[in-house]
Amino acid sequence: DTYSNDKGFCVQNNMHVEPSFIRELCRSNPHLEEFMVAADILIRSDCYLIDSCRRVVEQPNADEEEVDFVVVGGGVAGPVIAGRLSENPNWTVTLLESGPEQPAATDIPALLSSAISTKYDWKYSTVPQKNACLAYGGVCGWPRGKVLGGTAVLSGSMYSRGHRSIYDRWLKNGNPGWGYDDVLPFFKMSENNRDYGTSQVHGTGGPIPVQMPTDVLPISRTLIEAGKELGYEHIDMSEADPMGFSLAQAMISPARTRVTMATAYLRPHLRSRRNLRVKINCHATRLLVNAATRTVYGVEYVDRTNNTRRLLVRKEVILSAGVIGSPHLLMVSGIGPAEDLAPLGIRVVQDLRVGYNLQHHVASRLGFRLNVTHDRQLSYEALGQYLKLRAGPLSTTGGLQVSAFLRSDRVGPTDPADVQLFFDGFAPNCAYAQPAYGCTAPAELVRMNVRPVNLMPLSRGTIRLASADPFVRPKIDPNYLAEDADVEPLVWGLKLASRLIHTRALQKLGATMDTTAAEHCQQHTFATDPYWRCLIRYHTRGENHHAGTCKMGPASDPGAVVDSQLKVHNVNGIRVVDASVLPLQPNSNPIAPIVMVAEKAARFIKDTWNR
Ligand SMILES: Cc1cc2nc3c(=O)[nH]c(=O)nc-3n(C[C@H](O)[C@H](O)[C@H](O)COP(=O)(O)OP(=O)(O)OC[C@H]3O[C@@H](n4cnc5c(N)ncnc54)[C@H](O)[C@@H]3O)c2cc1C
Repeated sequence: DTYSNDKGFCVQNNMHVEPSFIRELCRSNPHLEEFMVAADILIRSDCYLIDSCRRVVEQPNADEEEVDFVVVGGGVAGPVIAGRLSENPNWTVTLLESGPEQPAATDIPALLSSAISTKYDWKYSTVPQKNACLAYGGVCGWPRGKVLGGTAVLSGSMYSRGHRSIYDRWLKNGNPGWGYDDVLPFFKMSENNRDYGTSQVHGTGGPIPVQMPTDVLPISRTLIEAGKELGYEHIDMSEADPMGFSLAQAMISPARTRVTMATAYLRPHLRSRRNLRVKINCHATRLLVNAATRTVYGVEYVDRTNNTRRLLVRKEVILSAGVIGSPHLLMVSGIGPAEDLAPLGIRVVQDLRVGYNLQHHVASRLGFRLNVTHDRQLSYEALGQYLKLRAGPLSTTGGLQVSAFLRSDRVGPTDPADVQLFFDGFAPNCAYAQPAYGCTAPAELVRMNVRPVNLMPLSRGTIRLASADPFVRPKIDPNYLAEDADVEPLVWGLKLASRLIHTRALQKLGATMDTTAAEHCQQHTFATDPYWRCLIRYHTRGENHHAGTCKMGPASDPGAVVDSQLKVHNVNGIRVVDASVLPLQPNSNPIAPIVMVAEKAARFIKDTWNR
């Protein structure tokens, strides 16, 4: 009965929660649905996971309201900003998020990417690419979170920061206050590191728990050992020059639940701070701009009831809608490239290169099998183990427990690592990355992937408007592999992956490389450079690390959209704070750098309005 109730079947403390998340996640696996429905009911009975007192409760929206600050986007950056600004009880802060509350099941480590391709995902795709994604007609998918917690809800929760020289380049390119020594304190203040304590690079006083896996899988130890055989040491991924293999630090609590920035920065204060309000299912459609004074004075949005409302600001709007959402909103509001906006009938408020400088880590993969039976099934037993003991298959992120930062033969000995390795497999997960992940028959042998990622691509893409209608998606053109040089670190990475599979450590587990030639590449001899290049261009994978579409830079930089205080050039009342402002993407997973940027932005805003 409860399951058939589409209004949601778990109401605790007057809280109305979303209809079954799990039902969505296993839509493509109908045979699993029965199990997953039961799982959902059990998960919702876990008070720690459902955390009903700290969830957003929807309240009616007025046609027009006025607050001090509006933050658009409840992903990674938005909650940090809203959380920090609302520390001042005299300031009213409202955060608008297009998507719903985060489903409780996504807190479970093994279900980390389960919301991909569900209603919690914007499910973007690229325009056809000339040089990549060729096996899919040139079109690659771009999962992005449409949910409180944003894309981090779909993420691997891995924590890394990148090489110090990337930040020093931000500084050198005209962004005072953004060199490595300047940004390090802001990394530290957000972190509660449980492995290293307070140290030169780590902090323990922040709201984000960061730690290496506590229940290390045997395969993870084997991968670290394999890395050692190839000459790579075990490292702390947050070092200033990360180089080697690591049990990856992740944003996972000691209670073995994943932590998004909504969990870390918003939920603890939702009931206690009367000046903080979070509006979910509210999609910002336009900035309200006084064109004469070039001043943003609010945001127009459409709420769940499909009514258009206005939120006016006394101080500032902070745009944290992500690498697609932020440039999109600026452009439909008249802030962007005049040559694109004018033909669409949009009045140009300020001509800026919004939507350019798009950077995206690009990847490939090599499959292998282990002579080990898959024991990480989604089962009632596994669920019980997790809910009761926070142990078992659901308590870990599987192969994502390990990552590596490496220098290919294309870079010098002191350059930043240009290749990162990820490992898929050993996680029970039925939505994404099939068939590498679980949902296999119990007797099947474990299959894994090594995924090399090019961390320093030279190609740059664009996000451009397709229409003045804010509900029409912009055109996403990552321009993958347009520069031939972007292919070579991946060729190196695939060769290294092949060497890794042949190490003694992995051979002890009977590792065998998948030598079935990929479709479209059969004309090349397997494992030769031409074969790898073909694989990379045909079976391209985006690594979901996007940046740069509202580039930070000085007014003298023709590509800059925001200044070093993250204020939009020549427009008052608005800052952009998210992955889109990164002028050069760090060679790392992006969440930690984005949090750092948001912490710094909160400081700028406080300094401005406390004067
Ligand atoms: C599969 C996958 C795995 C990943 N793994 C990792 C990892 O392990 N570690 C890591 O560091 N990073 C990882 N990432 C990347 C990371 O999640 C993103 O880089 C990060 O979430 C970007 O943060 P953001 O705040 O810029 O944008 P987002 O997190 O995308 O947040 C933007 C928010 O704005 C909302 N929004 C957009 N438009 C509007 C609008 N008009 N009105 C209101 N709200 C709006 C969106 O719904 C969203 O909630 C992964 C990403 C994916 C997809």
